[in-house]
Amino acid sequence: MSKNDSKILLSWIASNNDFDKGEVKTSGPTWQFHQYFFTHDRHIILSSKPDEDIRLEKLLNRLMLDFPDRRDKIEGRYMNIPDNDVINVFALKPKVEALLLELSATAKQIDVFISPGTPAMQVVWYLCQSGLGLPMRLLQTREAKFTQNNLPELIAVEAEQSTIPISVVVRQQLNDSPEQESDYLITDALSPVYSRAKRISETERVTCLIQGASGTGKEHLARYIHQQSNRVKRPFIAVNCSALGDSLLESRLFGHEKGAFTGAEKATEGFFDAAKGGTLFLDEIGDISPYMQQTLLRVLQEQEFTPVGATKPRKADVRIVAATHKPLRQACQNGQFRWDLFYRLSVAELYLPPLSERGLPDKQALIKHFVKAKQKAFRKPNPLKFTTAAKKLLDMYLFPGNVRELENLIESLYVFTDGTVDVADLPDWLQHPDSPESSFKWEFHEKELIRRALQYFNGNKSKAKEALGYGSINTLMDRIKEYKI
Ligand SMILES: Nc1ncnc2c1ncn2[C@@H]1O[C@H](COP(=O)(O)OP(=O)(O)OP(=O)(O)O)[C@@H](O)[C@H]1O
Repeated sequence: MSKNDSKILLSWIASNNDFDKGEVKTSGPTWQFHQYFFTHDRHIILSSKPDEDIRLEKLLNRLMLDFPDRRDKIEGRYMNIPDNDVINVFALKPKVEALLLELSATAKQIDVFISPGTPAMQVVWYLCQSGLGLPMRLLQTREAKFTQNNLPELIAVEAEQSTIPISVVVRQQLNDSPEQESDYLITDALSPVYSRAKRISETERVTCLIQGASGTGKEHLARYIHQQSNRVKRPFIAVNCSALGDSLLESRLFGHEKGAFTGAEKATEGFFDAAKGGTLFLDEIGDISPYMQQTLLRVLQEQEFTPVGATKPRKADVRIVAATHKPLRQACQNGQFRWDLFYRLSVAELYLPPLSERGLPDKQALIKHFVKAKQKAFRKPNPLKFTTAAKKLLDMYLFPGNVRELENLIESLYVFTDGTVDVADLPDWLQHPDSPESSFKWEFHEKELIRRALQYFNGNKSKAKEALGYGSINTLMDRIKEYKI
């Protein structure tokens, strides 16, 4: 059987229902699925833990013991989702999407057994099925006691099928719900960036490259450009290039003809067509392969693209806004990214600084903004309040995950507090400056300084060593290794 023919089964471990007093239950959903319905080439059982989930290991062992012919087919996958997030659709979705996209590169069919897992996990399966446009089936089982023949039954759940991609990996701004001006908080530190963006938006079709660390608001800024431009009535489509392999990315961007490859049962339009007249946001552009770099360069030069399997090119009418968290110039210098594509993309360049460089008033303004925005979103009668001690910790914290981390924090405080936030309500790493992840620790700052010095000197270690004041290059090398920079 070729890799492309594989039929994959995915499911979360049912931490309670698959076990009884810590031992695997043969009446649990996962064991039962194997007993009655498993016809797959591979079963990936997901655990939300970062690693060493003893329950997952026990379940895998038991399944391999009871169904020995499936030993090579059953595997576990650790998804590393913080405990608070297993009930958070927004936190779960990107991780599940990335997994599905990874698997879709080789799988012909992805079946998801949706019964095990939290309600949020089930919602995410639905959203992914309707949003990603992958060959996915959602399966549920009906227990034997509820069926006519006293045997468990398999039911395929039909979630609403939509041709409009709505996922985080591929998002479309619907024209009837345009973003509000108030969604964009333009703080003092961001003001120069946003005024440049406004000028770019007023210039028809100029290509733009946004650089900045993860969570600094690159996509947000791209939407702003779209929103301010005269393309606003047309779609904004965002594609995460790093989540897709070459062939999938190519067929998603340019579309494909019927029969262009195995499984291409009908002609499908790509994002260049779907975003016609609008804006295409290519996120993580620094991660695309040399082949895709060359293909994209041709499209930008000729303003035309050819769907996979087609002979005639089509006119491209999109504004491209690309983004990356990688220093792209350095990637060009190292030969990993083409200079010619870099210059085509960076006709206008924008840089979003990390939160730690934006100053305290900016951070405070963002906190205020999200407190208000999330109060509205969660329909809370009152805005969050912070005790003086909690406020002080927030002021000191550097938010290495940038605006996204700050926004997620405010969201979770609305969910997990009753409206007043004290020190004890803040995450551990904020409360305990000694925890390994804490930005209060010297190591955190040292790592950040090394990272910036290397970036500034384009990776030149001896210049970075001088600037950082290390006695020898070996000290710098040791730190780089220790901090996994
Ligand atoms: N100026 C801003 N005003 C309001 N919200 C913002 C602003 N900047 C960023 N955000 C919010 O912060 C979150 C992260 O922003 P965004 O997804 O644009 O970051 P990013 O740099 O594209 O991240 P990544 O590189 O990880 O994809 C989003 O929810 C976004 O709405």
